[in-house]
Amino acid sequence: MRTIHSLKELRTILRGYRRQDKTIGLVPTMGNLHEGHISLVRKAAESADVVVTTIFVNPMQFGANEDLDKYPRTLVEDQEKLEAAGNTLVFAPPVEEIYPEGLAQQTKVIVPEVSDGHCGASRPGHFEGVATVVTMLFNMVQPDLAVFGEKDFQQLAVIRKMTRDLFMPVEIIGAPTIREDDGLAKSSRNGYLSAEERKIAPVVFRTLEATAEKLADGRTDFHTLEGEAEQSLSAAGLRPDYFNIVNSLTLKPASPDDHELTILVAAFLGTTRLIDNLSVTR
Ligand SMILES: Nc1ncnc2c1ncn2[C@@H]1O[C@H](COP(=O)(O)OP(=O)(O)OP(=O)(O)O)[C@@H](O)[C@H]1O
Ligand SMILES: CC(C)(CO)[C@@H](O)C(=O)[O-]
Ligand code: BAL
Repeated sequence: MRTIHSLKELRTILRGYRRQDKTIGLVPTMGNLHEGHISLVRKAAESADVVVTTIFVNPMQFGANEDLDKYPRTLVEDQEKLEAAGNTLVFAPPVEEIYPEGLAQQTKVIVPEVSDGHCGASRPGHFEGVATVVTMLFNMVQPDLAVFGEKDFQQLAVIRKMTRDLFMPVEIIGAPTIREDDGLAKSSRNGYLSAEERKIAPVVFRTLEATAEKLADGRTDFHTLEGEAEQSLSAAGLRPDYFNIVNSLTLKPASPDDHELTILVAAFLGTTRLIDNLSVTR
């Protein structure tokens, strides 16, 4: 497995693979890899000859008061995990390689509607930053397929729409959320939690499960369910950002005759913002 940092090198190596008719799978990440990321690499390797994992903490998707500076950067450990998972190539560019003219000068990609609520409402400009950098990575790597986690449910919906609307020739594959034994979704940001907070954190998934059960029983009083769930989160010591029951495809508020529902949650535990989701078919 090779790790490279320049676009020039990336293009040269990928040209070689294409000449050999090898299919290319892309796994975009921000690094500090855990089993969730590794499951994406394995999934990409099932369908592509070559897997390119990118590690780039994208400044454009962070708000001014967010954790860009303290986001964990652990390239050496990440490389070891990727090598063991059968990854082919790691592309870990410095910021200047991706945004040579700076963020203010950068052409951007906006994905309307699906970017608007939930995390898009709480993190203005976030999905613009995600859509822009993912477009750039698609253009740099020109993959046949790209794998994204369902843990970031809205992000996956944004990328699916963007790919469809802009006729990008990339197959988008979603991969299920990998969890700790107590249900907490694996996330790089879990590393910010204190030991005390880590004990509380699984309540996020337990609240999702409790609400999913009520939805599966046929409940349609969505606002009541959302309110009850927010109360459970608050009672456990979290500060809910949102808890929304939505149509799984549009991400708009659920209506009683929807069959595919998804519960989206974001909540602060201390200063750490946790997100998770759970889908229900009924
Ligand atoms: N627990 C998980 N299971 C499956 N996929 C995951 C999981 N966590 C992250 N991913 C996916 O890995 C890719 C890279 O995500 P990212 O590097 O932001 O990881 P993260 O752990 O979610 O970090 P953060 O804490 O910043 O949200 C995304 O497609 C994301 O959905
Ligand atoms: C897709 C992504 C790598 C774009 O920076 C990021 O949003 C992430 O890690 O989910
Ligand atoms: N996993 C999504 C990347 C972010 O929170 O910025």
